[in-house]
Amino acid sequence: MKDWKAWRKRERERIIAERMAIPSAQCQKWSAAISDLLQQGFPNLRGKKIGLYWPFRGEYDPRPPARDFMASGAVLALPEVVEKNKPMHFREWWPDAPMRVGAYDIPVPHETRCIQPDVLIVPMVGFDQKGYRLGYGSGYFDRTLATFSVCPITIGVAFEMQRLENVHPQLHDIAMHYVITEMGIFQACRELLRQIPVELCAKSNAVT
Ligand SMILES: Nc1nc2c(c(=O)[nH]1)N(C=O)[C@@H](CNc1ccc(C(=O)N[C@@H](CCC(=O)O)C(=O)O)cc1)CN2
Ligand SMILES: Nc1ncnc2c1ncn2[C@@H]1O[C@H](COP(=O)(O)OP(=O)(O)OP(=O)(O)O)[C@@H](O)[C@H]1O
Repeated sequence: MKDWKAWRKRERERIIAERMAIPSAQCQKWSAAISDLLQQGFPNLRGKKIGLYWPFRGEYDPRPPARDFMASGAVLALPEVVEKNKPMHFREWWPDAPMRVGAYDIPVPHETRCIQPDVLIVPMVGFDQKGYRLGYGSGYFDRTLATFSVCPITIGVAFEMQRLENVHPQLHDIAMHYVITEMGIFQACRELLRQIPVELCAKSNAVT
């Protein structure tokens, strides 16, 4: 049998290197498309507690649309790795929040309150046709999701170049509800990602 762990490691390294080499004009164009889709397809995010992330290693930057959601009433939070191989905390964040350098040199809010998000904008290294995610290989997101009393809506964000046929998920891996790329919004439906029109997505994620 193939060593899927070694395969995931190789794919992770390949995708991160390729993502970091995307020319900045290209990256800006794709990122603007993802931000538009997030804002148009998920009007209900304006009233939610949203978990996002501080981008690194060439990840899509979710902070610009998140700031707009915040301006319309959303509460934002960033993940904090508190201990190696343990669930993360989400700490409230706003653009001028006090920050410190956290694990892996990623900035995290300094002693702001911990919240449980109702929606997570999830960074991905890769994703597959069923909506499963390849992360940095430490299982932080899966571990954290497993501790939440109510499963948040998960919106994975990535560029099309991060798409894989099959990430060969492990038993603990949790599939994303939605994936957004520069090409559109995809919803996991009966174990398959299907593209849905932005208007339809907005209808099922309308403000109630
Ligand atoms: N921007 C952003 N913030 C995030 C995440 C993320 O994916 N993106 N995380 C999402 O979980 C958490 C950080 N997760 C990370 C997990 C591992 C490594 C890392 O560098 N790992 C080592 C190898 C680890 C191993 O294989 O044991 C490496 O790549 O050298 C970095 C971040 C919290 N914050
Ligand atoms: N819910 C969980 N409980 C216990 N261990 C877990 C859980 N989720 C993941 N792990 C462990 O974490 C390790 C890495 O998992 P995986 O390869 O799925 O990481 P990843 O999703 O790519 O990374 P990350 O979420 O950090 O970005 C595995 O060894 C796995 O056993």
